Amino acid sequence: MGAGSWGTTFAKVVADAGNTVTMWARRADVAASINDAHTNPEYLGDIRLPDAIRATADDVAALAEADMVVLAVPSQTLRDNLTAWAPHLPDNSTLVSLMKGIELGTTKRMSEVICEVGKVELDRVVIVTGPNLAPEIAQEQPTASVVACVDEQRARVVQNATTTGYFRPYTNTDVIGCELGGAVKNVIALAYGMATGLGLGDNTKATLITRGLAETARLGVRLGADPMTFSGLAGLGDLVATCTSPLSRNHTFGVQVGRGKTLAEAQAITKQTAEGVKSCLSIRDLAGRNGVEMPIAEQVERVCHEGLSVSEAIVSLMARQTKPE
Ligand SMILES: NC(=O)C1=CN([C@@H]2O[C@H](COP(=O)(O)OP(=O)(O)OC[C@H]3O[C@@H](n4cnc5c(N)ncnc54)[C@H](O)[C@@H]3O)[C@@H](O)[C@H]2O)C=CC1
Ligand SMILES: O=C(CO)COP(=O)(O)O
Repeated sequence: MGAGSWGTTFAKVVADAGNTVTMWARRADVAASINDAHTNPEYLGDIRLPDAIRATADDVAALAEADMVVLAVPSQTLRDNLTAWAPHLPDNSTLVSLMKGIELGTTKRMSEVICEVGKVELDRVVIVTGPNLAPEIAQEQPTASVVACVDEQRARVVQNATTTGYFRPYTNTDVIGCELGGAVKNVIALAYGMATGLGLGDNTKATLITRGLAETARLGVRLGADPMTFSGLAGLGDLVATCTSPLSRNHTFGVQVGRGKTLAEAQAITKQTAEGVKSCLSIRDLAGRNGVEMPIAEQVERVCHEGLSVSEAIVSLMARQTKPE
């Protein structure tokens, strides 16, 4: 459900793993291109999609008889989209979330929104996360990933349904940690991009990755996550890939802001969804409600939404009280 960059790429993974896939595309012309030319040029250039993928702009038809419903829309649109889809979710289907964000206002993780709006128990929800930049996977470059579910058996089913020669998913039962790792790394990647755009070097960038991971884990542990998750693919793995890659929309957005572009200009250059720009607001709220300090995320929020310059944000971070690591 969603024919953007990752939705389309993940459809290819699932089809290459031997399954039949029906994609829902919001626009009829995108569905037509997938059916007729086996391409989604706006998102994946001339990558050829497997014949086992069909597409439709009819959401009810796409959902009919699905064993696995994969949700791949921008995080902040999940609630509205799923409200329309909920009555049509097949009984006992597995709901797979590809999304990496925290809902504005409610501060809910995507699995929480899915359970609430889809009226399903958490053991039917599987999170896919990890160092998974869609353009590389679409080219079948090898990567590992994580499929997380409180029900390990269901995670294994999704693992089997997504394993290919280029995509290697590991199971995990720490849904909270996996979701937080995916959502917060987008915000840290904005900070890393800003430092890059400003021309700063590797010490600064390594500091952002390391201290960014520390504040992600601090929030996660407070919310009940397993601290080990943050040193795995859903934590460090995704953080490194997203921070350092020019293919990342969050990295790209941050670079533009670091070069002095306005938010609107940075969005125009980035084109697709940079989830961290909105999630920095909800992550700040979530951290505040739980009494957790997240200094880097806080400065990203101030740069993106309160008019602070990147240089001023760095001065604030460096002026913080010194402390043990
Ligand atoms: N692109 C990537 O490399 C990866 C993305 N993700 C996550 O997957 C989720 C989806 O990302 P992408 O597919 O990359 O996003 P995208 O921006 O490329 O595509 C989003 C899709 O959602 C559809 N959509 C449905 N309702 C919408 C609405 N109300 N407003 C805007 N678009 C709407 C769009 O038509 C589009 O097909 C995000 O949470 C992202 O963080 C996770 C891993 C990798
Ligand atoms: O989540 C991603 C890689 O794992 C994709 O990152 P971006 O959304 O920044 O492109």
